[in-house]
Amino acid sequence: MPQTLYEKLWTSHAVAELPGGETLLYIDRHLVHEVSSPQAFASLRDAGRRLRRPDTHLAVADHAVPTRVRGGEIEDPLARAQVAELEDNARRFDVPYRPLDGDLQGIVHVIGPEQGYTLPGMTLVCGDSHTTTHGAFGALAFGIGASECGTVMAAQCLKQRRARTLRVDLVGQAHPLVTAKDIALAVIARIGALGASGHAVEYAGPAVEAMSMAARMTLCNMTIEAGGRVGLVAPDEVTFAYLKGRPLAPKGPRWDQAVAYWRGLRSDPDAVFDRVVTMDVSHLAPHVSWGTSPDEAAPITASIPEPATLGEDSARRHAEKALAYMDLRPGTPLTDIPIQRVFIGSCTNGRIEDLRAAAAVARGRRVASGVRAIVVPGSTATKHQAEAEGLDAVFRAAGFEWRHAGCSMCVAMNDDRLAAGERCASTSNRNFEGRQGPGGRTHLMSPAMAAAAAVTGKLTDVRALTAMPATGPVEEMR
Ligand SMILES: CC(C)[C@H](C(=O)O)[C@@H](O)C(=O)O
Ligand code: SF4
Repeated sequence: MPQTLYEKLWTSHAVAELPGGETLLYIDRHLVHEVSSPQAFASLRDAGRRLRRPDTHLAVADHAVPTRVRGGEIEDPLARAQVAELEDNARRFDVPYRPLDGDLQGIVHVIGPEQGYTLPGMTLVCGDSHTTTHGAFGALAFGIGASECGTVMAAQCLKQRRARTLRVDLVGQAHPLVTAKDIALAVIARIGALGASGHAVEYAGPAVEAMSMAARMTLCNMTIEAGGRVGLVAPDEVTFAYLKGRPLAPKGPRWDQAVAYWRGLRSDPDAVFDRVVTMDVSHLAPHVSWGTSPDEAAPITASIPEPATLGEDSARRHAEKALAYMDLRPGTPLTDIPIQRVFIGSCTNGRIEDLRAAAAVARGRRVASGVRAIVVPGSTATKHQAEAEGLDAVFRAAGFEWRHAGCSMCVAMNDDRLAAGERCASTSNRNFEGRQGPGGRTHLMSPAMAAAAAVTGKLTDVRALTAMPATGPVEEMR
């Protein structure tokens, strides 16, 4: 019987079929952060339990951490307590921990892949919805609730219901400035914010095969914004080249054995999916969101839609409310929308490739007056890499603030947040009301598009901007 990649990963981890139709799955890896783990550790403490396999977990503080200064005492008392609690729990339960002021700190979904902790064929969970990111490696990765984190810690297993399967075929060749983020926004706009709910999504086709690991991670990261439980890309040479030599990846003969196994991790040619969606990316324009749900997005060449044209009543009502919150009027060209803030970072778009793409636009240009733009690397290693490449200098010369790694203004759990009424061009993944600060307004887009918005002060088609020469200050004038 031909199998999809999802089915292969599922059956290779099934420990038992349970009476209620659920499966007991073995969990290989568990990422732990300061916001969703305290309850799980407390439940273990209360029950006097240890972790079944402490070495399979990896803990790091990312959500609440300050990005202006690193080292020394954290100013904010809540963040200080959260980080201290995580450190204490890691020590007490023997969980590998990446200290906040160390070189290996960063957003869970950035450091897992970067350190070779995320590997093809594994099950990987985290008390965090964007765990779908790791599916880019052909791992069965999904977010779980706080109490499930405790179950995984104690039992290394989890009860799960099998999802339906959806293959998203991406065909054609995208414009070089049309990225995985634009494709993700276009897919979500097409299928809806609940369009993939109950499904494990596998991305396939020539446009996916052509993507870097960073791009595949962006795509899988956004799967949850379409309601998908899992995002997957079959591992291939791009995957193996990315992983080879990473600190936690297998070495020597074990590497060869692993690659031989990983090569089998792909959907059989005649495997049947419950649904298939095909999108040709050849003529896709860069996308931006205009509303307060990730599916309220459109090509930058378009205008704010008239809610009445949106079909279903629920979509119309949501759009009306969204436009009121966003203070936008139907018919306004997207490129006429001014912004005051820019956030480049997050587990969606805070990797080195993302920073390079933004820096390429920022180079020789200047952040528009009245705009505040911050660049927050997804990990400390990414920050160091960017500095080695001189990207920090490019950003600083252009008037961007260069920060330490963390979730930052993606979720505003630290002090990086929008003031009420401020409008932000953001490379993050959620544009919900108040997501980046109470009353703040978020427009989701790619790093290159966010950099373009920073230098023009409004939503901008980066393809048009970069067709003109940069005339602003060059790096040497720093
Ligand atoms: C705080 C955390 C549990 C949350 C998540 O589950 O995703 C956050 O990372 C987010 O992006 O909203
Ligand atoms: S960067 Fe944003 S989306 Fe990613 S884990 Fe942090 S808060 Fe969640």
